[in-house]
Amino acid sequence: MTTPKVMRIMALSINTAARAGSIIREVMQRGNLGIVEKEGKDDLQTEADRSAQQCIIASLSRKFPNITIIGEEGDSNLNVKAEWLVSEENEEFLTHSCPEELLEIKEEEFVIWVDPLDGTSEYTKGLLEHVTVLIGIAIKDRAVGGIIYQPYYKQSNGDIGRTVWGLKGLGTGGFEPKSPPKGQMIITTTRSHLTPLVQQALDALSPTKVIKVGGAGYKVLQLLEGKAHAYVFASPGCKRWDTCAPEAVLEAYGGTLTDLAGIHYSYAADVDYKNRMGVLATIPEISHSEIARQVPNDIIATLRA
Ligand SMILES: Nc1ncnc2c1ncn2[C@@H]1O[C@H](COP(=O)(O)O)[C@@H](OP(=O)(O)O)[C@H]1O
Ligand SMILES: [Mg+2]
Ligand SMILES: [Mg+2]
Ligand SMILES: [Mg+2]
Repeated sequence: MTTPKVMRIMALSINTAARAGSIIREVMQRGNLGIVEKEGKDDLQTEADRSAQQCIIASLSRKFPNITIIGEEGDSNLNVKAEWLVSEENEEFLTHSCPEELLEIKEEEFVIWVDPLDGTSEYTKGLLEHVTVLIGIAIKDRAVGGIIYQPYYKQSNGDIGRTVWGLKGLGTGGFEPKSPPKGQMIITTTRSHLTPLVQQALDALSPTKVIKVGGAGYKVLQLLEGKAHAYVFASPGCKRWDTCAPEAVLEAYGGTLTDLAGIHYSYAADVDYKNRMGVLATIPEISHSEIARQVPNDIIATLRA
């Protein structure tokens, strides 16, 4: 029997995300980040963002030429150095069985959303633990699979870097699931893109504590590992590549990630890539719709305008 496409795409993405992570470490070690501003000082790009994206898109498109792959850093030159091309699929992942409902998906039905370096602002400031590589796998318009690679995670055995993955219908791997303390409401939000509206939404939810960290990937890791109950971002600043992989991993775990009104984003290839209606993510123990109801209507109206 041939291996189902979704399993092969996940397995190649796992190895590719790790390779991209090693490129991110190499660029930092060399010390010349090559920072450019994209749409202003709140929107930076470094040599690591550019090179990691080239590695990911060249590797995935070579093996899966019929898949639409959309990366944060725009069109990439796919003539990359041989050492950046990953062709091996992760064997450990391939030991899992494919969920029944995903057995027959054809290459043309996938859309892959790539954020080669999530948490660029934190990367440039040396807050390296916040940095992740995100590869999100959508089928038609839904986020189904995701890889969150953390290049600076320190393993207990001394190894550096870890891969967290999730696939709907199969589950998650690469981390120790944990629930946050009961009777509290700990919210994680942006560290570098705080606005009055972002603050207003936080205030409306009466958190017992707010954790400000960088990156959509790292914020969802806070939910998976029991550091926070919810991720709340009342801003149109995130894009589909920020949320596709985190949404798939969190939902494979039993949580939920939507816009602030509680509606799932579409990850179809032709969507406007801006997450205009903000981000709301919750752990499985929390009623997502209950939190969405607590978001004031005027905040939703402001985002919608
Ligand atoms: N106002 C804004 N302008 C540009 N990017 C924004 C933004 N608000 C959020 N983002 C992007 O969304 C991701 C999570 O943001 P935050 O850390 O503030 O929660 C980051 O991804 P990148 O680092 O991949 O660009 C960040 O750049
Ligand atoms: Mg960016
Ligand atoms: Mg990002
Ligand atoms: Mg990025």
